[in-house]
Amino acid sequence: MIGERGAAGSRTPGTATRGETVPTVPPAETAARRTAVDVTALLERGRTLATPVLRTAVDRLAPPMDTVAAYHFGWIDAQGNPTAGDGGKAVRPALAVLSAEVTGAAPETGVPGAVAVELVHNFSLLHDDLMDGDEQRRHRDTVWKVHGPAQAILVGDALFALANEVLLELGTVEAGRAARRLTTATRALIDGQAQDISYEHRDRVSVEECLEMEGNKTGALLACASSIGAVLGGADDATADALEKYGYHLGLAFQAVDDLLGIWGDPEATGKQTWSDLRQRKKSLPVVAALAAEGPAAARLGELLAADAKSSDFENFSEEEFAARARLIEEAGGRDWTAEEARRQHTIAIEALDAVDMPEQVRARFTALADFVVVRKR
Ligand SMILES: CC(C)=CCC/C(C)=C/CC/C(C)=C/COP(=O)(O)OP(=O)(O)O
Repeated sequence: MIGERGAAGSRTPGTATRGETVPTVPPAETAARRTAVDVTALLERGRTLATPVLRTAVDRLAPPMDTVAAYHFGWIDAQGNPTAGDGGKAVRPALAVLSAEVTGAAPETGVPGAVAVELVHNFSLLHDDLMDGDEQRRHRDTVWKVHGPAQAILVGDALFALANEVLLELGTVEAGRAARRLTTATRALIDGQAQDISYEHRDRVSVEECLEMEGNKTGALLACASSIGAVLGGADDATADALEKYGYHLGLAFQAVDDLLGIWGDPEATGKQTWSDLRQRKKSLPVVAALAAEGPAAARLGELLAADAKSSDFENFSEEEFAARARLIEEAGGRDWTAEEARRQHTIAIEALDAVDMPEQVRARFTALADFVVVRKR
């Protein structure tokens, strides 16, 4: 097991103090470790180092998959014209190249890992959009919408294969270790997706089940991103495991914030539809925390969601009907509880760094990336 699980029962949903919805202030207990870090520059460094290698890898795909993938990454528009589109926040490449620096290696050492993780991440997004029927991603129509479901499946599969190719063609012992960790993380990611989808059809999901699912679906790949550069730089297993623990809890914080944005996020910022997770009947953290609470709002929410599951008219629900469900989730305490959970996971992540000997500037950068994940709005 990578991280600390359980203990959810001791943090009873519905009892959180009312506060920020999406946390906007990094938790005070980690403030002392913070020095000025330009997170935008850190994200840009990961993107700049990874993108040329990513593009070369994507160019290997047979037409039309190369073009479809280029559209997904935001390099061209739906007509094939070059764009400076939104290729995502590039959190994983930033973590991967930073983790190489833990070993004293140059950030470039982490680039094949950054590219491999980003390929797996994007494979999962392509398939996820198709499974969820999502029509918008990164402010553009999704690949299945523009190029059809078959291309979304094929390009997703191809990106997954490319990820392993990019690592294994290095031919080193370290690359073999990195590929093994990435493959294990990918299997956890798929497990998490299967759990997530199965929960959509259940009336009740416990907070513990939701956290386990989110640890698989999001924590495992962020754990891999946070350690893969160090593995390529020759880090021992204990160091890689400690960095994985940081990334796993960072992933849980990331997903908690994602769950908040999936209900209350600004579509202009997230690039997704309003109430996107409610439209999918997702049993995300705010929902399961609200359902686990006591009181009239939780009870009414339970009744409504049970009726929705059987409703033949769900697809035609109005904005107001989704807004009413969001209000009940908030009244039952699901919104505040999830924001608090994001802060709690953020703290565990940063404390995990204590087990690793690394330059203080590198530690400050990991801390700053964790802060960014918690306060992000997209
Ligand atoms: C096998 C399968 C289909 C798995 C799907 C798993 C899945 C979709 C997990 C969600 C992970 C997540 C929070 C993505 C957004 O990342 P981000 O906000 O960093 O995205 P960005 O790259 O657009 O910034």
